Amino acid sequence: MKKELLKHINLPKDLRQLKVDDLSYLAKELRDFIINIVAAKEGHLGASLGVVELTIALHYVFNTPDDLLIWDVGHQAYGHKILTGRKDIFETNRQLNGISGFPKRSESEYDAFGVGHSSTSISAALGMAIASQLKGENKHHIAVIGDASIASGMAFEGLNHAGVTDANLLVILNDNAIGIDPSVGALKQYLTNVKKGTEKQDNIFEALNFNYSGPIDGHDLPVLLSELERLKSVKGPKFLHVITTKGKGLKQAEENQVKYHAPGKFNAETGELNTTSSEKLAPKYQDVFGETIVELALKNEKIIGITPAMPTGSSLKYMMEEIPDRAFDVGIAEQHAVTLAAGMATQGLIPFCNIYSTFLQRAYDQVIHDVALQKLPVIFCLDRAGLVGEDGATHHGVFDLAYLNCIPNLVIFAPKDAIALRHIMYTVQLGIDFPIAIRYPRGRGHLLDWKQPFKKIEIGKGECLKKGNKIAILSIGTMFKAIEDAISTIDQKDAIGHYDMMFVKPLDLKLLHHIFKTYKAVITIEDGTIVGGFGSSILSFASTSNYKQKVVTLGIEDKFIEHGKIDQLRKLQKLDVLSIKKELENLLLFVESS
Ligand SMILES: Cc1ncc(C[n+]2csc(CCOP(=O)(O)OP(=O)(O)O)c2C)c(N)n1
Ligand SMILES: CC(=O)[C@@H](O)[C@H](O)COP(=O)(O)O
Ligand SMILES: [Mg+2]
Repeated sequence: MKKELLKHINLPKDLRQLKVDDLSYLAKELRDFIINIVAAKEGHLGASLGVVELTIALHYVFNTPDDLLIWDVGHQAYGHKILTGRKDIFETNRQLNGISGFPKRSESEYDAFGVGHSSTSISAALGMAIASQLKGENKHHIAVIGDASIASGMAFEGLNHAGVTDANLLVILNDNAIGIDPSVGALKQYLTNVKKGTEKQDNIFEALNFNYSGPIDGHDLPVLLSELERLKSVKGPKFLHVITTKGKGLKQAEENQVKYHAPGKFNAETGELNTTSSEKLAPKYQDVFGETIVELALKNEKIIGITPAMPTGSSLKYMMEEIPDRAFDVGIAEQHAVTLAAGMATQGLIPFCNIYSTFLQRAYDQVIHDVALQKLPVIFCLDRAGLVGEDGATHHGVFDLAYLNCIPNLVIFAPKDAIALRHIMYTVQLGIDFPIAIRYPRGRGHLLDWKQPFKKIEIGKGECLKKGNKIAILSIGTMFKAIEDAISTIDQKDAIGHYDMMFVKPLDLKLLHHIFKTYKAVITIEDGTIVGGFGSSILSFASTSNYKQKVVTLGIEDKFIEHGKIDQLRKLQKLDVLSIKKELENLLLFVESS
């Protein structure tokens, strides 16, 4: 029966006017609303579909925004956004100048905490609960966290602290037994046993002093409502275990939960994915990594693959399928992944630790203390380096060059294309006595014919791609393509030289001296922050070597970059072909007039 309830709901106060019996109709409408918009505009799907009833129940029972509701990661918060004033602009989700795909404090008073990286919700909610206590406020503080996110170290740290407080904190475990890929680890097994009723040990969460209840069916609105209502009057830290189905309500999303985590465009009526064109495309860098590691590992038994919870995203799944005993998904545990790799390296193994650039931020101390300080030959494959697009500020991999640049012993390499990625992977597994970070972007390169025979790359050596006589462009990584295209559109092509420095660290000093002795101006281009990145190393080189040329540094400006298509964001950052062309033309005028 069609009731058109959602139409009349702008804020939770409107929702609270509904009769309990109407909430299941609202759930259906909310699900359809999410499906219709994500089908056309893309975004995260399965997680939000799974918490439709929970979202309605939470806003119905609790007095948001005075009661503080925190969604862990936040990719499941589409229903929350729609019910909290953003229904009419939800179609701008994740688009340039549109709303963010994640809860964000500056976007709404209902977004109690900004999220995107996982496992922060318990600590943040506890912080708020303690603050409320100190201020004498009587509020509820609710953290909704998934089964994959709760297995992360940070979540345990929050639980461990909360359990010795009397803070008014409710942790809701949204247990659907899957992250992006199926959840892993002993905690996953424990939760499965709890659900089956076969867990005989003490309840872990009770042992941590939480008032535990559940597991309950997270799609049963009356059960959810009465349990949340009951918990409102229970004092101290509480833990509610809720069982849901990721993708609930869309057949394909329930059946293929990995694909429908963020499925791209699909048919809202049938649920079928839009068919991709039959045109042969250059491979994704992820697949170059995934296929190459399998190829190398089949010959070199020391090679290990490690991913913290991103086997599909990183394509390490290929190695997990082919060589399962040497490829590990350790769950959302970036810190552990790095130190696990360090431990393996001490024993002569060759760990390829594949982590998204943005998520390695979590394991910074492990990179310094456990790897670099001990000069252990861990190979970091930093996926999603540079601008990632619609995930936005929480996910851009733009800080890595800056945060890695200052770490002694660490070599930093950025392949300009798929062939270079393949060659560096081959080179490092031959044996190195230092750690290395290999950073490459999200998505496809431009080479169809990338499976070239392996070649060894000389560590610390850059390459001249094109000679010139006035301006030298120094680039790093895949930015080279836009530069090549920009040069091809310029009248004075002969004036421009182009160098792929390949290594941000160590810099090829011989090549740099040659460049600074040959050219009148130098321009550096990178898809990372200008502050502290590759360009700043070149500026420092020029200054310490007493070169007086003008050095222009292009890269990501000193601010958080929001969401949008990668092309749009590159344009805004003046890293697109046209902007580079203009920059070169301006610099040519400057050089000629000076
Ligand atoms: C620190 C960090 N590592 C990895 C990710 C990538 N990531 C986003 S969602 C997700 C899975 C979350 O699973 P779960 O907590 O079970 O939530 P569900 O999607 O099942 O609702 C992962 C690994 C992240 N956001 N943050
Ligand atoms: C919510 C989250 O952190 C992930 O789902 C992320 O959006 C994955 O990004 P990719 O699509 O680049 O793998
Ligand atoms: Mg889950």
